[in-house]
Amino acid sequence: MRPGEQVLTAAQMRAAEEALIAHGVSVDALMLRAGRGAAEWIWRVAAGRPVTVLCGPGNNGGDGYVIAETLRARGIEVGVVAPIEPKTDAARNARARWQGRVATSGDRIHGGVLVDCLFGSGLTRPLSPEHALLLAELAAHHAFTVAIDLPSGVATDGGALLGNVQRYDLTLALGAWKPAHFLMPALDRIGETRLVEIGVQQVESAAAVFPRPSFASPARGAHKYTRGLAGVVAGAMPGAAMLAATAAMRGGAGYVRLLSAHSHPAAPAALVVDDSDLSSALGDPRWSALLVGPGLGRDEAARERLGAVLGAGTPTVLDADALHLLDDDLLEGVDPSRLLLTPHEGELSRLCACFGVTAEGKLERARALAAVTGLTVLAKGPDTVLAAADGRRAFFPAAPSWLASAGTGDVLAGLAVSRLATGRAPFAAGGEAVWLHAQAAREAGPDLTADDLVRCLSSAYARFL
Ligand SMILES: NC(=O)C1=CN([C@@H]2O[C@H](COP(=O)(O)OP(=O)(O)OC[C@H]3O[C@@H](n4cnc5c(N)ncnc54)[C@H](O)[C@@H]3O)[C@@H](O)[C@H]2O)[C@@H](O)CC1
Ligand SMILES: [K+]
Repeated sequence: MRPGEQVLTAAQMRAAEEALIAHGVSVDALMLRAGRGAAEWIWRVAAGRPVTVLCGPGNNGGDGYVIAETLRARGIEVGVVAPIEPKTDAARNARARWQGRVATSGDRIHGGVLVDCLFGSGLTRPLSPEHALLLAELAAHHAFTVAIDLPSGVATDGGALLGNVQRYDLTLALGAWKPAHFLMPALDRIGETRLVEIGVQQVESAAAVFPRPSFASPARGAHKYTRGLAGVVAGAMPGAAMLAATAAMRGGAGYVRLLSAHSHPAAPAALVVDDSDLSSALGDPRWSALLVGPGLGRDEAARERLGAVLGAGTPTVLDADALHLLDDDLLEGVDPSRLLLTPHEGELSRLCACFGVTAEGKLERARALAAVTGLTVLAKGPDTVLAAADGRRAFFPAAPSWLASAGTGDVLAGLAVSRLATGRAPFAAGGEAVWLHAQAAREAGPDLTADDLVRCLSSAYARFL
């Protein structure tokens, strides 16, 4: 993992800062790096407009004084508002280097760009009503708002909002990404994001942004089985499995079969529909991966089909109805390291209740569920997170919100089984599926349907070659 890909909690960020200090870098030097790096971006977006910097008492405020002085020295008209005096040595030193005046209230202050340096990763409680009002009024009187590290009022580790937090145009993460840059509801407030590097080293067992995948064309001597045979197991409602299967055909696997007792007159010619008895179909030793859940149903017959799939010993994606049926009994004797679960919020809650996970917050729940069960968990949604039993956790760049549409989850599950069939491990398969899915959504454009997504998978795939 490159240092720029790691996602650090507030405590990990403090430890990383201390490690740098132990190597001889002073806090003041770090603050200069952070503030000057942030000022570069602000200088660009300000494009000559006046800038107001709101400074708090901690080192986030300290960054603000550095930003203010850097921009002033470059000829920008800068005003500083500081409702509280600096409380750390580094912030006091930064304030002493600021050559302009400091206002204590925001009265009659208007400008082009507001830079929020009130609180960063040191926020421990909701903003006082006075601070919240000051921030809201300043934001209303500026055309463009920038949050330094995090919008003031956002909880660094879980992405919760400690009070009213307005929407920013840009958030500049300092030193490393934080979980709040990827998790709802904070994700809905931070606007565009950029990372300002300050030389933070790799932190052991840190979460990461799942790296952009890089696919290869099939080997010259490849044939359909060496590329992977993926099976999509249908159930009561055939449409969802069919959608997943058509997506799986475009996700890298060489051969996709739909195991379904229904007739599928609209199936593409290249999709083999196998209506034989499920246990005999599953007896084929060539299966590379299976998907079960979309349209499966939740009755006893569905449970039997799920049991048969789990008993096949093949790498498997479990989605939708399979996630409502899954329990300890079904997992008895099954190697969980082969399984990838793709729950949405409701399914994640159901699984946590079933397996005794009491953690709070999406990341922590996914992590705990994976740790307790040994399964790989892809908790999908506007803030998708991926967690493996060995503790790996990954976040993803924000995907288009147009994905909030029926059937897009089936497409994701189809992509995941396809990646799994190519030989990828569950964690890698899940992460690559999320990237493909988001790229296809970008190509499909606004107001997309799940069928549009499938149509765009080929061009999306090409972006990763
Ligand atoms: N950790 C690092 O490596 C670096 C951190 N930097 C900056 O330092 C920030 C973290 O600095 P701090 O830990 O000083 O934290 P903050 O600047 O977020 O502020 C913490 C201070 O505010 C108080 N406080 C917390 N919540 C409050 C509330 N609701 N109302 C009033 N006071 C409140 C705390 O008691 C503490 O005094 C980062 O967000 C980043 O901007 C950068 O300067 C560069 C390097
Ligand atoms: K801030």
